[in-house]
Amino acid sequence: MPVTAKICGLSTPATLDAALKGGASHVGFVVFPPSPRHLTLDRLAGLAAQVPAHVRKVGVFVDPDDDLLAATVAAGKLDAIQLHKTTPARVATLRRLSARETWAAIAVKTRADLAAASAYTDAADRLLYDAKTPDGATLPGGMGIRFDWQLLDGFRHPLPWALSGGLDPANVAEAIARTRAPLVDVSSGVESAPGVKDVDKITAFLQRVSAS
Ligand SMILES: O=C(O)c1ccccc1N[C@@H]1O[C@H](COP(=O)(O)O)[C@@H](O)[C@H]1O
Repeated sequence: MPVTAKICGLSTPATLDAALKGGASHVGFVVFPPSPRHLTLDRLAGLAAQVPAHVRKVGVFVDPDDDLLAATVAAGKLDAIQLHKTTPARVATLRRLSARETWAAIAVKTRADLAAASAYTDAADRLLYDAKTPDGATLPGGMGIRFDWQLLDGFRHPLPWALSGGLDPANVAEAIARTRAPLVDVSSGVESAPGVKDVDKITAFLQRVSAS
């Protein structure tokens, strides 16, 4: 199976276009006001209208309430929701309410952190292994932090999964070779500054993925 890629935190038509032209399977839109990638629902709707049906639109949330989730799914005509810092019970509820493919982020720093994955087996459709950000950090993701990929060695994934956290054009081929990730997800690694996506980096990242 070819490896697929999600370009996350897109916020302009030009960088979204680069992701689409480069062959991204998924594009991610962040709805979390502390993030430099946060989108209003109006901007989300405008960008989402640019995405062809074969590319999956993923909304990225941090433990959203029911109303925010519903309004965002509707505005962006989202195909999937990605939930950070959200308990398994709440993930199950949001999956039912949204009726969308649901990703649960697992924050990883040590092998013990992977134990959290099994609790999402009946709650989510996919696990996203992401690097744990420092205590007190504003964001639970999107900080370009990577975890030790060796931690995934021999791990029995209870669900389909994806790899994120500190990926970039220079390391993604190694990440795929090391972990056999079926799907990779990047945000900061294709930016020139926090929240500012770079067309050339997006293109380079997707080229490396398709060559893997
Ligand atoms: O990107 C953000 O601002 C963000 C905010 C809140 C939750 C998650 C966020 N991003 C996700 O973090 C991972 C890894 O990002 P990076 O490549 O290390 O910068 C990715 O899945 C983003 O979707």
